[in-house]
Amino acid sequence: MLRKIANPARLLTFQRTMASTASTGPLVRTELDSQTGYATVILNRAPVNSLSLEFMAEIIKTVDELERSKIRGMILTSPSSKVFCAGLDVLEMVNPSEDRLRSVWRNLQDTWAKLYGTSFPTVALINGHAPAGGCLLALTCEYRIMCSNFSIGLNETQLGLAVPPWLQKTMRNTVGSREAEIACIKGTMFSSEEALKIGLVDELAADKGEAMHKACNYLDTFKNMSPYARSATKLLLRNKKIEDMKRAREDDIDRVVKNVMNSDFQAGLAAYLQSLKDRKK
Ligand SMILES: CC/C=C\CC/C=C/CC(=O)SCCNC(=O)CCNC(=O)[C@H](O)C(C)(C)COP(=O)(O)OP(=O)(O)OC[C@H]1O[C@@H](n2cnc3c(N)ncnc32)[C@H](O)[C@@H]1OP(=O)(O)O
Repeated sequence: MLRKIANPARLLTFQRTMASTASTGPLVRTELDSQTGYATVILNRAPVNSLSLEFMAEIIKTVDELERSKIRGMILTSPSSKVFCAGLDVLEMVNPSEDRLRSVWRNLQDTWAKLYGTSFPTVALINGHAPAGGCLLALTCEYRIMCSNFSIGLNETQLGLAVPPWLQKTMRNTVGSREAEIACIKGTMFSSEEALKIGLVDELAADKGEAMHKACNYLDTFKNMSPYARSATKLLLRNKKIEDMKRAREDDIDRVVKNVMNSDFQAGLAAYLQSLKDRKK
């Protein structure tokens, strides 16, 4: 259920009222600028916006609502000063029940498909680190603006996970075959500057304010264009990839279940979690 709060200023705030797990407040917040028609979608699962089953379901619902609201553009960002999105919630992969794991993966596929196939223009405002699923969210957007001094990449192989074909393709479309192949296999994390150099992001910004300005500039380029022609062209470019993913989705889920339920993977994951904790010491 979406709640619309009318502000005296031009900013209308839409808030989803729903139970949140780790965050205070809604898991996804949307602010709509009534003058431009641009919606800022704020991922709000503290501390690092890791993608749990329920969080992904909220992202999917939010995009559905934005499609119905006929917005003119979306900016995807985070309230954190350090993390855009830390990827899949690794706890979803620690000795999971098979049913839950299947649902998690299905929601990850749907999150990708929903964001990738929006009729409206989309910008990722990457104001923090974006490993793995965080990079996936950024890759679904048409345009990426990243603040300096963070890292982004598909580091799944470093965790013992294979990068699924649909995500490999998205990476290939963004940075080209050669860069994508090496980056996916190695699980490379790129600095903001390196990401700009290979085309993984389109622009850098010194801070979130500058990034927001640049995001609006990108969306403004479509101000005088027919929304129909724009979105029809986008969907002609992207729909086949979405259909390909959907056709092969059960095989993809079977592969992930086999990967994650494997005892070697579980041992590696335990070591990875320990290394995250040790970094803090
Ligand atoms: C087959 C799959 C292929 C592709 C499909 C896409 C799916 C991909 C799978 C994934 O996404 S796996 C997840 C990969 N993510 C990571 O490897 C990120 C790990 N995290 C970090 O590197 C860092 O936490 C950070 C750079 C994101 C942020 O650093 P910092 O600001 O210093 O925060 P902390 O490290 O102290 O983290 C705070 C808190 O959050 C926990 N946490 C971090 N990441 C995750 C996560 N992905 N899932 C769940 N929880 C996470 C971390 O352990 C800390 O918890 P404490 O209880 O110790 O406070």
